[in-house]
Amino acid sequence: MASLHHFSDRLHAAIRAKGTPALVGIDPRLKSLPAPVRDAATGPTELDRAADAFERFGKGLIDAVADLVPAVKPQSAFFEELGPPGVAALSRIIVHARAAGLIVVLDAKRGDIGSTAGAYARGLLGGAEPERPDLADALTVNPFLGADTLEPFVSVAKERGAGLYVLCKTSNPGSGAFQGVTQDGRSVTQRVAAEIDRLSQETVGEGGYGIVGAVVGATYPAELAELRAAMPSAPLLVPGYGSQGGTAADVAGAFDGAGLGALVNSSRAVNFAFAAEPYAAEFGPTRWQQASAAAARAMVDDLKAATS
Ligand SMILES: O=c1ccn([C@@H]2O[C@H](COP(=O)(O)O)[C@@H](O)[C@H]2O)c(=O)[nH]1
Repeated sequence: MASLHHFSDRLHAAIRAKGTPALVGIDPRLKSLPAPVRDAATGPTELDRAADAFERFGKGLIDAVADLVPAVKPQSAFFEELGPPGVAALSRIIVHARAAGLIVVLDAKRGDIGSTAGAYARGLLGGAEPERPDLADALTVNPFLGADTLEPFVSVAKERGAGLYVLCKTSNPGSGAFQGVTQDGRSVTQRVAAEIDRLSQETVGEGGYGIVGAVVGATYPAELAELRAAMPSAPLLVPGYGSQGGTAADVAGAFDGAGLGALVNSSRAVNFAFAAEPYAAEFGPTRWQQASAAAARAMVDDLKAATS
């Protein structure tokens, strides 16, 4: 049996249980939240009220999709933007998601010199204290400072049974400007991939995948397939499906023969489904959770073609 202390083994058990690699992002923006959520929010200051709205929305979204998908990905930036009340709301959303049995990937894209990286790793994944329910199962990490700066994240993640997703080929239109720079025939992305491959092989679990994975955008399908082959034991986190234009066909190259090895993220298209067709007419802001569930269900169905 796969070890439940090993991130990829846990992740794959969750993917198998739900029958899908669909990952729902939690990316709240105050202006885009359904009016009933904004109206219900309370608090002494504007920031407190915004954080309360984010918390209601995040927990409501989790309740809407928990039976459908194996994992959620809160985007830390939106919570950090609100200061301490936002960060506290994020912690409670993580507790809620984990209590619902979901794997939580915190998208915070941290990275710094080694000694500081250790503090980020312990702060976001946990230190010497017993396991905390307010911390994520996995974290996104920025490798720009060099391979040595990944080590503290890896050692904390190993100890905590957590996972890491290292930025490798990001989904944004300008990702090639730095990541595509080539020296001696190898791009920065390929060099980062080689390091991820090494770290994933070093941390491989019973299911054949390591705890160190890669972020590779759905918006670059050819590179996605090449990078899958270059890092056979690295779990992939694939953003860019949905709102950024990535399709099920684009992400097909992310998976192994068993349909495992990757999570495909969609944030805005699921979060704000109530405000866009085809769901707006049927559901609207008062039934926003049903709209999000319908959008998540459509994503799950759509991805079946990519994984079979
Ligand atoms: O290369 C990357 C890395 C991270 N992201 C993040 O994923 C979501 C995508 O949101 P959508 O609404 O589905 O476009 C968001 O949190 C990004 O910060 C990414 O898009 N690309």
